Amino acid sequence: MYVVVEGIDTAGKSTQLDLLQKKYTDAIFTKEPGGTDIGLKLRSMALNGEAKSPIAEMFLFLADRAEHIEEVILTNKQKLVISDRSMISGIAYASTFPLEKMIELNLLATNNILPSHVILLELSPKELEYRLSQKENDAIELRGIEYLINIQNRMKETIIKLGVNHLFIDAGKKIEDIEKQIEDFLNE
Ligand SMILES: Nc1ncnc2c1ncn2[C@@H]1O[C@H](COP(=O)(O)OP(=O)(O)OP(=O)(O)O)[C@@H](O)[C@H]1O
Ligand SMILES: Cc1cn([C@H]2C[C@H](O)[C@@H](COP(=O)(O)O)O2)c(=O)[nH]c1=O
Repeated sequence: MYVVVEGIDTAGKSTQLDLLQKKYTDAIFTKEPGGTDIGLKLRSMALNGEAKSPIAEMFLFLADRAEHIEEVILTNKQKLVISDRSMISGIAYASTFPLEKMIELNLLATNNILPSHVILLELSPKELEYRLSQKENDAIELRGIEYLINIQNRMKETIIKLGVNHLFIDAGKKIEDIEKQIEDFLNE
């Protein structure tokens, strides 16, 4: 099983992944960007805003993804792998590029491998604004509420277009209620 937890910044992915880690002690927990040695370098370049060109930035994430699929997803295909982000983020955050083109490029990077389960934590603009105000924002978060809500809409569109098995969850619910919804989805 290749499970991905998706959502815009502050949606609550890490919170739920910490809970999953306690429950699924034999699973492989990984992330994009930064799930491999090269990926850690690419992550730092991408998140520090080192690339001035949006095309270069998008290719940093694609390089990270290709390496992650090869090193982590394919080598553990018999196991339960749970990832913090995936190609869904890759397609959605590259919002200056057409969706179809991004799907094509991401399928190239992933060797056509799709997640078996996609969990999307969905935030309201009000809750997003509150959560961003509670932390120091990185280069991507500084793009603001409107940008991130647009990315969230693109994530939903991408998930539907790819036809992957998915669960959309209201990220404003109580942590334990979200945890239960995820557990039920994985046990279906
Ligand atoms: N269901 C929830 N209700 C209220 N607050 C929450 C909930 N889930 C997470 N939070 C809080 O929201 C903040 C962001 O959560 P978290 O770090 O888990 O998000 P994230 O999606 O991993 O963020 P990022 O992508 O920016 O790393 C934290 O302060 C966390 O405690
Ligand atoms: C995979 C991926 C991620 N991003 C963005 C989304 C976030 O702002 C950061 C990652 O930070 P996190 O703390 O690990 O959630 O990078 C992106 O723009 N493109 C991508 O492909």
